[in-house]
Amino acid sequence: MTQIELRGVQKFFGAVQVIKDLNLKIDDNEFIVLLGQSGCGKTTTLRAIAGLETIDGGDVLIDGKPVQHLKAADRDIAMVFQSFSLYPHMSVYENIAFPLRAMRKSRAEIDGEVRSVAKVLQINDLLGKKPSALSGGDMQRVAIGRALVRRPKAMLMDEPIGALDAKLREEMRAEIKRLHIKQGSTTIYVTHDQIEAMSLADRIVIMHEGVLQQVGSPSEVYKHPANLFVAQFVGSPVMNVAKAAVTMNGSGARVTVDGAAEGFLFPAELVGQLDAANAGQDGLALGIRPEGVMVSREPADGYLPVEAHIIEPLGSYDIVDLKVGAQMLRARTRSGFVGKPGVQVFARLDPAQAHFFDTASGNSLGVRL
Ligand SMILES: Nc1ncnc2c1ncn2[C@@H]1O[C@H](COP(=O)(O)OP(=O)(O)OP(=O)(O)O)[C@@H](O)[C@H]1O
Repeated sequence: MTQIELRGVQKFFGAVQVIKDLNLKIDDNEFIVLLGQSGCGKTTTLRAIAGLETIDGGDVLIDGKPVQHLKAADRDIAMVFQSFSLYPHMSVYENIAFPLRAMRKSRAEIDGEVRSVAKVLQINDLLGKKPSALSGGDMQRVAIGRALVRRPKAMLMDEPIGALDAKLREEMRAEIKRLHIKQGSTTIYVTHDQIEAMSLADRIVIMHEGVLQQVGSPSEVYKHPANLFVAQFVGSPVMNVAKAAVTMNGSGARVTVDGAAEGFLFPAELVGQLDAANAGQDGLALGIRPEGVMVSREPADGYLPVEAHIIEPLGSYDIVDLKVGAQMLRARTRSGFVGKPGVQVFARLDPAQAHFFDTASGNSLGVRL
């Protein structure tokens, strides 16, 4: 059982505050991913939990006990870094055995545990080799083995597969997930790759400039982003965001993208919700993912004429840029659906997939159909 909690954690480097009042509770066995751009404070947060970095305010609690005054060695937490950091002169066996020798375990115990970890990671055949004879993926398997072997309270991983090529990264991602399901240990994993975050996490913690933006399951942060930063950080291609005005129009509401002559039809219920959210009816930002922009080749009810610009064929689907007023909205269509750039097609926005944000604060207005 290991729970980790950050309570009002603050960290400065000189005059620069790199962690701002961070509050987070991590449950036993949970796989948490810290996600954000380079420099947002992910690594510093991880190092503060491990005890490799001091904090300037707040508490780090492990199983309810404040540990910020404990040295790293006394926190019983293992860390895996991007650089494999294996001992080059030792065999794989000796690298994995190293933490156990430091714990003064018996020879038989060490042998049993090294072989059991090697089996889980499928590196039994490599035990006699030196790190220089291993591939990048195998080196990282060994580094993970060395971290796991002493059964730490928690595993912290800082971009552990960031240095591997794309194919191997995908393979290792699946392996780390399998390993977590099998071993089940509280894990905190840092990455700037949102696909890695989505595929691994029980919950994703999105950070920006030292400030926590949202914590939620991959599907929550994808479907209900708390603000414009999260909306545009999670999902590929990114969510379309356009300045828009919402007006009542006879039977329904119209959402008019900045510069467009006509608005998209939306249910009236939405306008009521926007009022309730205390938002002005113009100057809002509309957010819609490419899969929420529906395209028709023929005129149809609720569809507005738009011009297709760039078409990106991505194999199983295309991403098509559609000019709507002063904005470009990207739509996801069937492969080859829009013949060529410059043609006129018709577009509709799926109201159930639309998001509205306050332009000034960037916060979601939380209206939903
Ligand atoms: N030892 C240090 N001294 C001074 N500034 C530091 C130190 N370590 C980190 N920083 C700064 O603190 C900020 C947060 O860094 P941190 O490494 O935590 O970010 P990150 O999100 O992990 O980014 P990356 O993915 O690039 O590692 C950055 O602006 C970084 O330059």
